[in-house]
Amino acid sequence: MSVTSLSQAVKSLQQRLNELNLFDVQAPVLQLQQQIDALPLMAWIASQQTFPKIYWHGRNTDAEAAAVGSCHQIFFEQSVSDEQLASVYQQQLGCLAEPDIRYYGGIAFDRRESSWPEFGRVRFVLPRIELRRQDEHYQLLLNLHLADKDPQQELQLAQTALGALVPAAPLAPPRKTEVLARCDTPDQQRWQQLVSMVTEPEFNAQTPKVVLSRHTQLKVADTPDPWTVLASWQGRNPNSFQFGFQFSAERSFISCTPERLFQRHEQQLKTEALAGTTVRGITEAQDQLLAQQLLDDAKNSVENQFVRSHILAELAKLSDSVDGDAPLAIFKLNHIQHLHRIIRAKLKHSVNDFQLLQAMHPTPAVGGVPKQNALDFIREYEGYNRGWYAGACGYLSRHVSEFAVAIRSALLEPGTINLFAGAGILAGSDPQSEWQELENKIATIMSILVDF
Ligand SMILES: C=C(O[C@H]1C=CC=C(C(=O)O)[C@@H]1O)C(=O)O
Ligand SMILES: [Mg+2]
Repeated sequence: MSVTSLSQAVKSLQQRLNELNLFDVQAPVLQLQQQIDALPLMAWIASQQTFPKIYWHGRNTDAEAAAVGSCHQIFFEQSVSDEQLASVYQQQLGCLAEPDIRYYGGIAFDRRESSWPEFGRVRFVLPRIELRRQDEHYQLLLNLHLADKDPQQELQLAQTALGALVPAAPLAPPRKTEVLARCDTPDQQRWQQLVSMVTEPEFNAQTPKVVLSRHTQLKVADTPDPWTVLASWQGRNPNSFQFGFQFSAERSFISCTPERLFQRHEQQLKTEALAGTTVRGITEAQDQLLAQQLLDDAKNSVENQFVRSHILAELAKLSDSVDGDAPLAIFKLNHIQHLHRIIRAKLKHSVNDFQLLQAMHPTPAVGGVPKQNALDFIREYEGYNRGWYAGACGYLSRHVSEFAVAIRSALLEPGTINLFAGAGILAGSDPQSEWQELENKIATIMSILVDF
């Protein structure tokens, strides 16, 4: 297929739509593709005026995607049972005949609690238009969802969406934001109490780990453009996942998270235990020393081990084989470093992505041990709704799916920036150092947003 500019590719897709005889199309979802010249995807998504706008960049891959509009959605604003989700998922899987058709979206941290407006408890989008890059190859994709729809109307909507695309304007350079007020929930005093409750021996004997988190609300004079912020964040932590979801002009959720929930290629699964944290050193020698201290530290090793054991136990039920014996390693970020251990599995043939999400999420890197006890504690005492923070965000397709744990994330709203950070609390946790760990976890985004 020949490579053309985006505007020529749009014209050629419009032409193909005009010539399409929908009576010949049997598939419930039709995807048209066109190779295109290189263009900056983040700048392109920032320029678009159609919602939803979605950006996804996997960790350590030279692949990214930017999507606008939607032709079908799986959206549960209010409560949704696992059975409902499983049945909707099966139904949609039937529609995804072509291996490249992807639904992008996320699941809130706790599907039993109310979530943010527009995001809901579960929201997945089959985009109308997608740009994808794999290394230096770029593609424009157009989806038509024909199941249960008037095909002519769907065709018209696709034409309109193509016509509404806007050329990419360069991203504005990042500006510092003036913070008018900051409010932490829980505040430091309440945090001390919560940490004491979790580390209290009787409670701890039943619930050895709870990942407590904090919502930091910054009141700002001007809300920055989410895509400009995400581009800067990407520059600071290129070895993380980077993604953004914007369902309307008002509200956007962006994340630059190091943590993989899972990546599935057919039946091959890659996941990991990422938990246990220290800061980066100023000098190379100091940085190495801190890394070694983290590897040797009993509390941080146990913190990571809880995550590993949970993942191994869950995967054992869904897999033909599981390999969790990779050595404990260090994962370095801009301001902090983590303990990290890769886990691989070969899934049983009958296992689907929804079952994986149900089994794996939330891992004890964001929830705790046992899962239900930790979730009960968080619901009762944390004092705010996590929404999509610490949820699972990514994409689903027939052959490949990938999900990240939505930590190191921010929800941008008019006049407000919401930041989130959590820390694994277990026997031996010191409230003051865990509070400092929260500060360290938001240090990168703070240094982008404000004079720091
Ligand atoms: C819950 C978060 O981090 C988790 C992931 C890595 C290390 C963690 C820790 O050391 O406490 C947390 O489990 C967060 O950043 O909001
Ligand atoms: Mg920790």
